[in-house]
Amino acid sequence: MIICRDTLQIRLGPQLADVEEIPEVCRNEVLEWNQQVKRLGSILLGLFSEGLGLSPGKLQELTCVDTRMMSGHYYPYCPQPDLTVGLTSHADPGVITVLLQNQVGGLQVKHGDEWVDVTPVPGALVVNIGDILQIMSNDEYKSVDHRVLANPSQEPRVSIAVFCNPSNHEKEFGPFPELVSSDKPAAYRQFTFDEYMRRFFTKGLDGKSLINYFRA
Ligand SMILES: O=C(O)CCC(=O)C(=O)O
Ligand SMILES: [Fe+2]
Repeated sequence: MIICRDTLQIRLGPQLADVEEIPEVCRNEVLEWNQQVKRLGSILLGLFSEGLGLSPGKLQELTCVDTRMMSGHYYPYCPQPDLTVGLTSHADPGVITVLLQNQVGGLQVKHGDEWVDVTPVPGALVVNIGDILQIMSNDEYKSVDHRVLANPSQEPRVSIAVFCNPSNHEKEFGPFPELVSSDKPAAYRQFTFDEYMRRFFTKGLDGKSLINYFRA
């Protein structure tokens, strides 16, 4: 299947990609956005930690906003949108994703058996919970399957996703012990982030299947 999309990937953290390799046309904007996402990501992780009844610094101490990868997606006009997609169905693997989209639309999330449009709201960001946050939360938070339809409009769709992940790859991740009890046993085993990402890159994008490898 031909996918109607171009993607520019840039590593933002823990070490920024070589600045010379960031296209000059968007270099300053990427550097500024990195600062803003880092700040917002820290605030969000504080809230997500508190929502689990943990100390506000918990997710951040686990380096959860330190590795940041940016994907700048460009979905051009597609003359036969019903024959292809922009981005196939998947759940983001990481902790959280901060997503900025222009006004064109096409992003959908799966709710039960239905695909629901995530209509762009000017000035609003979409924040996805990723699989590893679902695992750490022992299923209190849920990652969501999403996809992007091929773009039928003459105007290109542009979106900027920043994936926030742990930078500590040797540490073991799994459900927080505070969230495990005899009533609610650990739904997942422990694993390192390295093992996790190896699985992600070998399985391809096919919905929420990654998380199943790590079920207890
Ligand atoms: O383009 C979008 O709105 C979604 C992008 C996305 O889901 C991803 O890069 O993981
Ligand atoms: Fe995604």
